[in-house]
This record gives sequence, structure tokens and C-alpha cells, in this order.
Amino acid sequence: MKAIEQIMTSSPVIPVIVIEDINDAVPMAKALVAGGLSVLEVTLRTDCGLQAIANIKQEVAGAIVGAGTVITPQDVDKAVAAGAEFLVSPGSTPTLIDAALNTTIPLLPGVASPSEAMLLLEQGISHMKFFPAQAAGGIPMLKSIAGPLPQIKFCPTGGVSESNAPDFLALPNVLCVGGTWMLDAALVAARDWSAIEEKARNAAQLVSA
Ligand SMILES: O=C(O)C(=O)C[C@H](O)[C@H](O)COP(=O)(O)O
Repeated sequence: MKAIEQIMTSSPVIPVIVIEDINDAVPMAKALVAGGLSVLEVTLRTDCGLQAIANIKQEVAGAIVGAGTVITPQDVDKAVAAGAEFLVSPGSTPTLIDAALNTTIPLLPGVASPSEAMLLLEQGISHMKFFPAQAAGGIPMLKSIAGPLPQIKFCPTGGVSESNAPDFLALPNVLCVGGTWMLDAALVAARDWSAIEEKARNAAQLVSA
């Protein structure tokens, strides 16, 4: 098991992946890993999300694959069974947190406010996804939270782009960001994996502004 901090510091950007066609999962993951993005969040938004996690785990060397859009305890069980190495949720509920704390893999739960963050701190969770990052206040919000709650480390996701990612990454309470910009829809539709690899390489080289 990898601790969530180790996962969050493995690469500055976590691609948030939505797999529509199961045949895309392995070549897409290989392109992202080859470009330097080894931590992958495969969302459970599509029917083949779980199968995609299993295939990537088995076939893509160097990938650290987690499940995203984990919402219910059933999602937790299915993601663990598929071989996910970590879980990401858009928000946090007591039922979901309890289910996740009963597994051997870490959860990166979503929060959008200080009260939600404090509820998680009470349960010993200090690493969180800030979602939806841009809509929920973006960089000024994270700076404000760092005042009273500097011990919380975030992965802002939602509205993070190649242009604003360096500013997020420069914040002391941000370990990594999540985003979809390197998975340009037209390139995915064209299965242009080498172009995706190039976009991943650019994302992997992003550093704090
Ligand atoms: O599926 C989930 O569990 C989510 O939390 C949603 C993702 O974080 C967003 O899809 C990010 O999308 P962008 O705004 O394009 O970066």
C-alpha cells in the first residue's frame, strides 16, 4: 500500500480519465506514463471504468492507478476488487469515509469548505482533493484555508488548466493538481497517443510559478 502523500508527490499532475471505450484504457495510460504522469485517476463515471482500472493495473508498468468518482461504499468495494491503488471522491460523506477507512488503500476525499475539511481532520485525514477547485474559490480560497488549517494538503481539481496549474502548485498547501487538459477530446477520439504523450510530458514538466 502506498500512503496518499507518497502518491500525491509522485507527480505534479494527476490526469482525470474518463474511459468511453475499454480499448483506449491501456494505450492512453501507456502514453500518460511515458510522458511522465504515472499517477492516474480513472473515474467510475463510465461502465468500463472498473475494467479500465484492472487492465491498466495489469498491463501498464509504472502506472499508479486509482479510482475516481468514488461515491458509495459499493464503489469502494468494487474499486478495491478491480485493483485500484487509491480512491478519489468528489465530496465526503460519513458513510463513504467509514467504508474507505476500512480498506487497505488510501482515500483522497473531496472538500470545498473549511467545515468539510475539519470533519475529515477529526477522522485523521489531512490530505484532500479541493473540488471543484476553480468554482469553489480557487487560489484565494486555498490561501485563506492555509491560515487556520496549514496542516491540510490539497490536490485541487476542477477547472485546473495548463495555464493556472503552476500557480496552484506554488501554494504551500498544494502537493499536486488533478486535470483533464492533457486528454484533449479530439486527440483521444483520433487515438493520437503520441500527441497525448507529448501533452502529458508538458504537464509533467510544470513546476511552481
Ligand atoms: O469525476 C470526479 O470524481 C470529479 O471529481 C470530477 C473531476 O475532478 C473533473 O472532471 C475535473 O475536470 P476538469 O475541470 O476538466 O479538470
